[in-house]
Amino acid sequence: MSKSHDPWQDAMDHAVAVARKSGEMIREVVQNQDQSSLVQTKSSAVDLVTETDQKVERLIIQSVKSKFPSHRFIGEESVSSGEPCILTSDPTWIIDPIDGTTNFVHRYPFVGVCIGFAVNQQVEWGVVYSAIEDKMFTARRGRGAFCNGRPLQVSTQTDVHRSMVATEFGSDRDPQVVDKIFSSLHKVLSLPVHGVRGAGSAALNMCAVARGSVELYYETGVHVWDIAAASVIVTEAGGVLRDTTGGALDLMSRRIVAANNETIATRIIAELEVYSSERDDRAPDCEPE
Ligand SMILES: Nc1ncnc2c1ncn2[C@@H]1O[C@H](CO)[C@@H](O)[C@H]1OP(=O)(O)O
Ligand SMILES: [Mg+2]
Ligand SMILES: [Mg+2]
Repeated sequence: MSKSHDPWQDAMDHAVAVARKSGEMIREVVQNQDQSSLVQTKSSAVDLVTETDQKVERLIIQSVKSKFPSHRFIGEESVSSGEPCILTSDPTWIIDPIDGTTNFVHRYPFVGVCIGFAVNQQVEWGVVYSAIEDKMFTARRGRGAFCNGRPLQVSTQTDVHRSMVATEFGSDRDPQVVDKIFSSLHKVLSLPVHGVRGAGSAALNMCAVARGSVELYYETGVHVWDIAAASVIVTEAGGVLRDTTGGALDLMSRRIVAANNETIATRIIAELEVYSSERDDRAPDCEPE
C-alpha cells in the first residue's frame, strides 16, 4: 500500500496532531491543578470523570467534525451522556480522551489519549498518546507500529514462566467480580510468571505488549474506546488479540487478551475466569429495568 493511495492517511495525521494538543492540555492540568476535589463518578464509586476528560473529547470531536463532516464518532464521554455506542460500517472515530482518569486524578504518570478509526468495522489505524511520558504510539493497518517514529516489535518469548503479564483491577467492586479477578490473578501468578503489572490504562498496557515490555495483557470490563486504537498497535507490532474465552476479539464484548504470540496467549487464557459485563453495543431499548 503506497502512502499516496491511502485514503485514510489524512485522518490519521489529523489524529496525531489533535492527540498531541490534547496531551498538552492534560499535562497543563496535571502540572497546575489539583483534580482530587473536582472528580465525579460514573458507573461506580471508583469510575471517575473530570472536566478535562469532557473538554478533551469535545476538542477532538469538534476538530474532526470540521475536517471530516461525514464521519461518525464513538466517544467515552459522549456515550456516557446518552449518545449511541454502535459501530456501523461508516468511517468511525473511536475516542477515549483520557484512558487512565484515576491515574490522572492521582498524578500517577500513565494516561493515554486514544483515537482509533474503523471502517467496515475494521480498525484501520490507531493513535495512543502517553501524555506525561510524551510517547506517541501509532499504527496503520499493514504498515507497522511505531513509538515516536521508531518501529515496535512484540517480545519473542514463548516460555510462560519467563513472561511478564499486565492486568487491571477495573472499576467494578461487586464482590463476585472481585473474586473472579483474584482467582485469575492467583492462577496466573502461581504458574509462575516473572511478574504482574498494571499501568492503570488499558491502552498503555496494550502498548506495553506492542513494545515487548510485557508478554500479555488481559482484562474483563474494558470498553471499545479503551482498546480500539491500541488493538491495531498490538497487531502491527506482531502481536495477537483474543477474547478471554480464547475466541476472536470482539471490540464490543468488554473482554480482551493482547499477547506477543499464540503460545503465550493460549497458556494464559487456560488460567482465566470467563465472565461477562454488559456489551457496549447493547440496544438501549432492551435494557433490563
Ligand atoms: N478505578 C479504576 N481503576 C482502573 N481502571 C478504571 C477505573 N475506572 C475506570 N477504569 C477504566 O477501565 C479501563 C480498564 O481498566 C481503564 O483503562 C480505565 O479507563 P478510563 O480511565 O478511560 O475510564
Ligand atoms: Mg479508558
Ligand atoms: Mg477515559
